[in-house]
Amino acid sequence: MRKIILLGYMGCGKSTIANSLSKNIKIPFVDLDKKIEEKTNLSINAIFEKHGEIYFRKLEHEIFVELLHSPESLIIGLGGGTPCYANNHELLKGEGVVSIYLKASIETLFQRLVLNKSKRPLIADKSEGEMKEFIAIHLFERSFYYNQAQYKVVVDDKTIHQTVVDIMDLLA
Ligand SMILES: Nc1ncnc2c1ncn2[C@@H]1O[C@H](COP(=O)(O)OP(=O)(O)OP(=O)(O)O)[C@@H](O)[C@H]1O
Ligand SMILES: O=C(O)C1=C[C@@H](O)[C@@H](O)[C@H](O)C1
Ligand SMILES: [Mg+2]
Repeated sequence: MRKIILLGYMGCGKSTIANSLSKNIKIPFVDLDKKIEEKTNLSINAIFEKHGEIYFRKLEHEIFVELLHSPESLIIGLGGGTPCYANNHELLKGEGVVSIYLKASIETLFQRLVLNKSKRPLIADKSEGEMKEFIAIHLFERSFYYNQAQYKVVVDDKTIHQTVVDIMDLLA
């Protein structure tokens, strides 16, 4: 069964786009961050605080693999860091997998994240001034992993609908 994976930096729109794509193509959407929260009964913030990032990354890998092995077709929205840990980037090219990098510019990411950073432990304590530089460096470090996706869709200056249509064209 097909697994459609959306990946990219925090705030690129994985959850938003995946929700809309799911309604259009009638394939259920599972958000990896949400799945982790449900399984642990803890928020992502609480997992980082209580157990630390390494524990989170192990759990993230295990639950990602579990979703890939599930018998049904799924749209899977990854966490922003998922492709960059364990061997997760190698799983983006498996059989029955379509992986799509939602590529957003530093400016787009900054504009979106500055409005809503409290639920994202990696940036929650950054000031506006620090955030742009952090995003620029972090995105550069992560680009190698994001570019392992089979397809890339640029999301800057596009409506949710336009991005969803671009993805449906790729899947056709
Ligand atoms: N054209 C657009 N496409 C997608 N999201 C948009 C767009 N315009 C604004 N947004 C907003 O960008 C914000 C970030 O989107 P979203 O939470 O889906 O990102 P994410 O990639 O799932 O982030 P995270 O990795 O932190 O879960 C949301 O508030 C969403 O409403
Ligand atoms: O970019 C990241 O490393 C993260 C992004 C979020 O989706 C969460 O998975 C968590 O906050 C870590
Ligand atoms: Mg999300």
